[in-house]
Amino acid sequence: MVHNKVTIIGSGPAAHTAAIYLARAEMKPTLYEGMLANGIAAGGQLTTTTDVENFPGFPEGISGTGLMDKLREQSLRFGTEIITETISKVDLSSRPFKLWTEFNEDEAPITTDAVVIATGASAKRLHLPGEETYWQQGISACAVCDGAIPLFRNKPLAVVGGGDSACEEALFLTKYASKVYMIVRKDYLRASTIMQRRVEKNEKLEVLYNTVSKEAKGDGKLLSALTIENVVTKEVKDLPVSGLFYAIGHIPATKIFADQLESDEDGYLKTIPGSSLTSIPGVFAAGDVQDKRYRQAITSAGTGCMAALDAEKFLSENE
Ligand SMILES: Cc1cc2nc3c(=O)[nH]c(=O)nc-3n(C[C@H](O)[C@H](O)[C@H](O)COP(=O)(O)OP(=O)(O)OC[C@H]3O[C@@H](n4cnc5c(N)ncnc54)[C@H](O)[C@@H]3O)c2cc1C
Repeated sequence: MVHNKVTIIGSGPAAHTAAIYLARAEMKPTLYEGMLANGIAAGGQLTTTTDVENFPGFPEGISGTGLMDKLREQSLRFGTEIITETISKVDLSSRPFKLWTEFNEDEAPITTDAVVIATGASAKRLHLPGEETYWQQGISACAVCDGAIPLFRNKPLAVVGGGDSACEEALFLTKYASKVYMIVRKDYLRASTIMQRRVEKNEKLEVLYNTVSKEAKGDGKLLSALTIENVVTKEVKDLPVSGLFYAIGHIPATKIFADQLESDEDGYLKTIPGSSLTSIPGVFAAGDVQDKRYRQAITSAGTGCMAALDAEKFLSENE
């Protein structure tokens, strides 16, 4: 039977930061990085992007995969054991906790004294025709991450969604874009009143109500238009835009913890504010799996550090 002192589940900035701290503290962490867990390669969401320009320490920017390779290397340097398997089942009802890897659910479990959950989240997509071609070539799911890049400067852009985050993203993009269209399916915004007022007041913003996206179009390399349909008039037209930002929510990777750990109405793991402590002592959460507000690599790394320090304290107090 395999027993790990502390197990990290995940492979994004939160998981590797936790691994670096725990390994340096001689806690001998074992990290399960996933085998295309939730359809994303080991390394997490940053493996699906091109350049990362806002992670401190890289004045010239760094590619998403380049950054994740460096974090992985740093985890290994201090002795983290990295296993390229997905954790598919957990039993957190008593200590030691029990974990199973994918395709081995009927075998003896891996046991562990503490767990850091850093399984991340994934942005919801519309899966439009043309989306695969123009993903990261005009289509993005993160305005804060990508809005400032030259591709979008002084160009017309579209944001899909009608909630608070969609309004926030659209307002943010008006700093760079020549014009921002909000594509809203309903005939109203779901956002708070204050957000709606800000949207209405911004001269660069135009809300297209009763509108759905149909197709992403371009020259095969870069996005240049979004086909939209007015669901009331049935009018279909091409909106010339160089950028399309999805702001329709994220799905936290928490399915395997459902009914075992407290989560909010959207499935994000709940942590005690200001800590990484979940509803079960010895189980810690870090990164996007517990954060629906900031969702950045640096905040994930920060909470990964918190989880490592919290886990280390827990282990030393329960030895
Ligand atoms: C296209 C795009 C561009 C972005 N650009 C930027 C940017 O420029 N700057 C920035 O700061 N942020 C950016 N972000 C946001 C950033 O990527 C996330 O905030 C960050 O990656 C979250 O880190 P995380 O550690 O929580 O986990 P994630 O990056 O979400 O990674 C978690 C990973 O763990 C693995 N995993 C999941 N479940 C299991 C399991 N059961 N067993 C084993 N492994 C598992 C999977 O590989 C999963 O992807 C971008 C996001 C996207 C989608």
